[in-house]
Amino acid sequence: MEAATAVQRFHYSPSSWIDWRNFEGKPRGSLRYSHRTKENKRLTVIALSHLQPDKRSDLRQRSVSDKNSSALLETGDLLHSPFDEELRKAEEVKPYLNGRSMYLVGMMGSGKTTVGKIMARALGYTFFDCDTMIEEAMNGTSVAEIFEHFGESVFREKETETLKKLSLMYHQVVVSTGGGAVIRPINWKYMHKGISIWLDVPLEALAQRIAAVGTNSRPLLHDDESGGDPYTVALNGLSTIWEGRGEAYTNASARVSLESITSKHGYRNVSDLTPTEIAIEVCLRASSMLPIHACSFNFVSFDKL
Ligand SMILES: Nc1ncnc2c1ncn2[C@@H]1O[C@H](COP(=O)(O)OP(=O)(O)OP(=O)(O)O)[C@@H](O)[C@H]1O
Ligand SMILES: O=C(O)C1=C[C@@H](O)[C@@H](O)[C@H](O)C1
Repeated sequence: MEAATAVQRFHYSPSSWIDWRNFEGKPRGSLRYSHRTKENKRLTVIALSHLQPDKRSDLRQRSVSDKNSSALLETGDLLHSPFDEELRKAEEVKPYLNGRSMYLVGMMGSGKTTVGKIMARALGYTFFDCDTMIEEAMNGTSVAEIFEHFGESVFREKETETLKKLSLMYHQVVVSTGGGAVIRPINWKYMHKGISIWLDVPLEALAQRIAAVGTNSRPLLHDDESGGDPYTVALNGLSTIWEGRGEAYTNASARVSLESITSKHGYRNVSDLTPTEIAIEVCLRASSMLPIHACSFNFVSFDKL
């Protein structure tokens, strides 16, 4: 039998990880993985965009390897793993969303990008990161450089333009918005074209995440000259930002509190939650807000329910 058409079981140990150098990458969407089996037959696997190589190896490792099991790989098909099984809970809400886009809002570091990619995968939606779109529109200038060379107001203009474009031109998208997208009322006009979900993460957990990767890419946390440790610097900066805009996040159609999910799962700390668990909760929360009758209309106005 042709190996290319055979369904094969691929065993990985909990500690192993597919070597990403074997992937011929596209910037977004699927990746094609080629691998020679012991029998020297070629096995080709399509992996989803969430499994793109990026610097978050800790999360990748956890997502796929934390359940000790085998993965069924089928040529030309999706990668089926225990991770996908878990995601089916999120996938089931898709019919109820009726193609509505999802806008994730939340403080910087709240996981909008990480969780948004997983949601997009589960729903078969396209994922967009607002900050990245702005950088691309500015010929690759980073957010930090835009703030430095052009000022925050130029960045905010671009942010509004980007949200406008996303809301008017696309549906079935998951958008990771910038942490400050909530401060301009006009942005809500665009985000309320879809379902906006606020990822509410305690500031201490945010400070831990941000301290772990540094504040270089986060211009609003740069100015601290106290000489404190990275966690304290991040926490102080986040607290100041929160005072100015905490209220604005409540404009979102729904709030997903990581503290609530933590206790629902019987965990002790917010940091025990996996991004997948959070993504599932966001999808369930979004669909639970939809009145049943609204599901029979395509793209009914979805201003705050
Ligand atoms: N559930 C989680 N548990 C632990 N770390 C996480 C989790 N979600 C995200 N992170 C980590 O937190 C950091 C910020 O995540 P991410 O970039 O997804 O946040 P964001 O909300 O998109 O941030 P920003 O608004 O600054 O773009 C990353 O280093 C990411 O790996
Ligand atoms: O919280 C904020 O205001 C920001 C968050 C980031 O996502 C970027 O949009 C930018 O650094 C501003």
